[in-house]
Amino acid sequence: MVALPQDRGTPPRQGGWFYRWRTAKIADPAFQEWAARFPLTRPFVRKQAEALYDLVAGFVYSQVLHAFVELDIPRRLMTRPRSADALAPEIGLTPEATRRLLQAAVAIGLCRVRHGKYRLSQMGAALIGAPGVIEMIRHHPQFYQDVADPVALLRGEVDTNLSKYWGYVGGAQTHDMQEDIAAPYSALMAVSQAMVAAETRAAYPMDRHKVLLDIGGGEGAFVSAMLAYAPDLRGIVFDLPAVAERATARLEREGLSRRAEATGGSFLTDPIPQGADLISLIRVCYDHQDDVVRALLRKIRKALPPGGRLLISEPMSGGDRPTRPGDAYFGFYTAAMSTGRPRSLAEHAANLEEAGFSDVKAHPTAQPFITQVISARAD
Ligand SMILES: C[S@@+](CC[C@H](N)C(=O)[O-])C[C@H]1O[C@@H](n2cnc3c(N)ncnc32)[C@H](O)[C@@H]1O
Repeated sequence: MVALPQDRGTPPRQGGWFYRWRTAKIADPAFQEWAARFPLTRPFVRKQAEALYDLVAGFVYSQVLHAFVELDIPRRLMTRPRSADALAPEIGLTPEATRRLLQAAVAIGLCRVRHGKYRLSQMGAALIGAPGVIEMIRHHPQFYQDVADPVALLRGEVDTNLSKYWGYVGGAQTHDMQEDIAAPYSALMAVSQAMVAAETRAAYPMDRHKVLLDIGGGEGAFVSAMLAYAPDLRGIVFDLPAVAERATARLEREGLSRRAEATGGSFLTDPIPQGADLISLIRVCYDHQDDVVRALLRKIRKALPPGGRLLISEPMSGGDRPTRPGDAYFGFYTAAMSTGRPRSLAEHAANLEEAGFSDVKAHPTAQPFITQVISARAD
């Protein structure tokens, strides 16, 4: 547990003559050319230029990754290195197109090549053990279309795919959401939940609690993972009726019906189940606007017994130290959903304190780009 970092507000003024001089100098093509050749500045300039090039080309790298996954290359290279000619007939591409893809995959670190044979790199092999990542990559074409005109997206002028994919956006289709809307997003969440559950469990000791209520708990993957870890824990999943039905089926399939149940309802309009001493919001807050989150936190505080705890686990903004996953990826993802935003630890803490929670603590995770964890006590 660590003290919460505070967003430090506006950084000290860094304008002034030095900033103007430095910016003008770096922007000057003649200076750039000189700095790229001068031995003392050359390595620094090269690093900067490469980083800029990576940003320029990043969308192509993502599409290489997409083709790599879509054509199931990780599994095809899993047992032995293959040449492009050998792989081509299996994936329905010409040898030339296969080589083009594999060369690109080597360039971005997914493969290695030796004597014309391609093998998985460590990163390429890691994909096989991360089905959640593979499903996110497969889901990305919808997001990709939504960000095709990023300025229009930021202006709110795009009728986005993601606002329809996540059928509950804006409080729409809560009680009456149909199975065909609930199923795809619930399945995607369930398959990507393993990584979040592992990080959350390692960061926060679940086994000191008796009953866990997971609000917006999807198909129950998080509750199921926590029950496997804490044998005396009981669980309740609360989600929209169409999703809660899927959770009931999953808990039954996993033989957990005696220790866990799922209840359907909307946290916007319905009371939340009573009796839990730990309530979790896993990847829920960033889907919603501030007023919805604040009302939900107040509701949760009233539902908890004195001393009960609330746990929030989700990717977060870095505040005044923005992060790629929190601020770039989820900043734009939630823009495409047309609801919510990633919040920093300090913003979560402020919301929790405003809702009457105390003892607000951050629990560091090993992989904060997957999730960050914060807990608070109801008094
Ligand atoms: C991004 S998903 C996260 C699911 C799960 N917690 C996880 O991490 O895998 C958000 C969940 O909140 C649920 N949800 C959205 N609005 C809700 C509401 N008004 N009442 C109850 N659940 C809601 C959705 O159905 C969905 O399962």
